[in-house]
Amino acid sequence: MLKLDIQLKRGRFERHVRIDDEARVIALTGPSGAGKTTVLNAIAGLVRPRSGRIEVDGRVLFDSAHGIDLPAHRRRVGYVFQDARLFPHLDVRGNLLYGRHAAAEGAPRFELDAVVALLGIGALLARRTTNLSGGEAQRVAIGRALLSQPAILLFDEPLSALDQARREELIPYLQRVRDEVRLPMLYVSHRAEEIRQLAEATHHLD
Ligand SMILES: Nc1ncnc2c1ncn2[C@@H]1O[C@H](COP(=O)(O)OP(=O)(O)OP(=O)(O)O)[C@@H](O)[C@H]1O
Repeated sequence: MLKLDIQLKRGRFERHVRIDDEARVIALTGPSGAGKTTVLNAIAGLVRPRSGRIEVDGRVLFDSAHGIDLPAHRRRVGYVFQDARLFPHLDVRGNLLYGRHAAAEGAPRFELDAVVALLGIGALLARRTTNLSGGEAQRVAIGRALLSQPAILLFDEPLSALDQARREELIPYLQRVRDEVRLPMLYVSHRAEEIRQLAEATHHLD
């Protein structure tokens, strides 16, 4: 589902990364500074590899040899960060609907009502985002990512800013997203337990 073979460079950091895996949910692990976030950013179109190719489910996002470099907004990438990065001037509904794209063809695959039900956030819709718990905010961030009609979901340590109890609360929602939306997912984490609960394959950057 995910095929990438890229040469990355950020300042003095330089490395080659190759992932070619048919698993739908891949954990990306490795020590601090190994380049995990840079790989996600390269898939999202926020960092340009020096060379190489990135393909998601047969769709080419980047291919330096053929001059292909889709802009970020055309890559159909849903990105969930360590902190939820919700917009403070919008309520939860406004955050969810922000960046909702019409699907490439036909009706959007992910609809507000279904996403709200999947993530259990119906009671939060009219709330300001500033007083949500960390776990609630992350569920809204995942919902916002899904409503952008992505073809892949990228998670950059989405549980690491939460305490143990909140982490355990969020895991079942991530499992539901994994099992019900069935998108390719690349999940950065360094917690073995979390990876065991969520991923089908692990790719280690050392
Ligand atoms: N904008 C930048 N300019 C220069 N160097 C950068 C830039 N962004 C990242 N780097 C360097 O690239 C390397 C990889 O960073 P990256 O954030 O991808 O690592 P990571 O594996 O995600 O680390 P962590 O687990 O700490 O988040 C690091 O050495 C970092 O200092």
